[in-house]
Amino acid sequence: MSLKITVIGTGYLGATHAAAMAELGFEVLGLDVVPEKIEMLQRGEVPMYEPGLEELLRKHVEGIEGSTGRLRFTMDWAELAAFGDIHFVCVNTPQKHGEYACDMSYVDAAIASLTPHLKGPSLVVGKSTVPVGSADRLAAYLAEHAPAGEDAELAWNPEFLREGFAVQDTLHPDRIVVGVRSDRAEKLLREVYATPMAEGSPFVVTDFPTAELVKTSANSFLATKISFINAMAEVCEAAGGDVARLAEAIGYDDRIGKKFLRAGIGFGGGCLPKDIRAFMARAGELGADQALTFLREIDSINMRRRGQMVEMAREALGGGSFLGKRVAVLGATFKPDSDDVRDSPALNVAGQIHLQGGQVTVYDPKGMENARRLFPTLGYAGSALQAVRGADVVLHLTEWREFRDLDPAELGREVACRIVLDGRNALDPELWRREGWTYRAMGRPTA
Ligand SMILES: NC(=O)C1=CN([C@@H]2O[C@H](COP(=O)(O)OP(=O)(O)OC[C@H]3O[C@@H](n4cnc5c(N)ncnc54)[C@H](O)[C@@H]3O)[C@@H](O)[C@H]2O)C=CC1
Ligand SMILES: O=C(O)[C@H]1O[C@H](OP(=O)(O)OP(=O)(O)OC[C@H]2O[C@@H](n3ccc(=O)[nH]c3=O)[C@H](O)[C@@H]2O)[C@H](O)[C@@H](O)[C@@H]1O
Repeated sequence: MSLKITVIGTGYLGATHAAAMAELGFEVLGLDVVPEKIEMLQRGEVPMYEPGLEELLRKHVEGIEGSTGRLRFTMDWAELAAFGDIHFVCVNTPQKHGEYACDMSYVDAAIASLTPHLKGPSLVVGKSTVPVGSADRLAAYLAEHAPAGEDAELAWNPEFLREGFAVQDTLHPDRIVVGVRSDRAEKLLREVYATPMAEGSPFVVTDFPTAELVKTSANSFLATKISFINAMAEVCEAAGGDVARLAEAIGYDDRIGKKFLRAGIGFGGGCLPKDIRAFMARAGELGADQALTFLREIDSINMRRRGQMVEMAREALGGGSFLGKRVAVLGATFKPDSDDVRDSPALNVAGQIHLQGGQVTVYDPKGMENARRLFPTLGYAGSALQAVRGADVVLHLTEWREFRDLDPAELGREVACRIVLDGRNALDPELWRREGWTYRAMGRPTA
């Protein structure tokens, strides 16, 4: 008989994981503590924007015409525990207020809600990104409190999906990593991931601490690559070099590679920034803080980029104050193809300029609702063309395809000044310059 799977926490990670598990052929029950999310998902609507997810969801959610009916949602913990053989924990692990450390309260609450209902054999699988040592602690909690005793077991299976590619990354992962303590747990997880494994995804079996560390070290490595190229951009600016050509040239070396070397206003989102900080905090608790002091520099190079973008805008406007200046901001999300504005560099830059008296108008293809909620005092427009109307400077801060496809001649007729600052090194400088724009990007010559 096929395994039954539950997914606890149906946000960016959990909603995707639930739909993907149904796609792999399992019966799936998802749970969240936010009733509106559960109601939407049960109607086949995704509470956020993630390409391809709504289609996948509608293909499987029970009650939708033509669906397989393999996926449904609940808020009832007893129903969830009774339904599933395997319970994936996908709740949020944000940065604690005022500290670097990870806030584990959501994971702890989810495990505490689930545990009393675990009356038969079951496997609880953590997918959230957690500080190393959490799995040991949670396994001890389960052993002590689950009515099924040792028949309720824990495993750790970190997730590596990228927003914007979440469906593809979940169904065809680069690798699957599992931290397990028994052959039974390994066997069950091999069964869950049999399809991606058959298609070539490597399956790495390890202990709890290594599984947890693979996740935080992978995100630290990615953050390091981005801050490395942004540091090179700073040097290029000082020396008159071109960071885009530099990245291309070093990237031809296979050992370095071309990916994650796009200089600009740096990394944001709900993961990289908080994960490197939580990693530093945890290393400190373990007495290994010296090992990760470099991450402090990675973080500060990254945060500096936002201020540098603000200064670049000030300079482009002739120096001095932003008062009375109209600034158009193209992009609000932390990356394209997502509606996620958590720790978005684009909104941070927009917010800084607004606080300094600039009249800021933001447009984003999918992030407007979330941006408005977070920064209600910024100005917003319904299109790129509207956003740039009367602008003294245009800031390109999230590299949506829609912005790369803009016609600089058409935009040129709307603005007060043809100045575009490319915070993502993603527009074609020649195209804009041809239409009489002053094009500037971070770490590149002014031409
Ligand atoms: N967003 C991403 O691209 C990725 C996220 N991760 C990790 O996955 C975890 C979740 O991240 P996101 O999905 O982005 O967060 P999210 O905030 O979008 O989703 C978390 C969900 O958990 C629910 N929740 C909170 N407490 C709960 C509880 N006690 N019981 C049941 N549900 C509860 C929330 O209502 C929310 O819907 C984090 O640890 C994150 O670091 C890992 C890889 C990729
Ligand atoms: O743990 C997580 O949640 C996820 O975090 C990142 O995924 P994600 O946050 O979706 O986005 P990325 O594509 O990694 O981009 C992160 C940030 O870095 C920026 N970035 C990326 C690449 C680059 O070359 N330059 C650059 O500034 C992006 O604009 C964005 O703000 C990782 O790539 C995923 O593997 C991981 O699972």
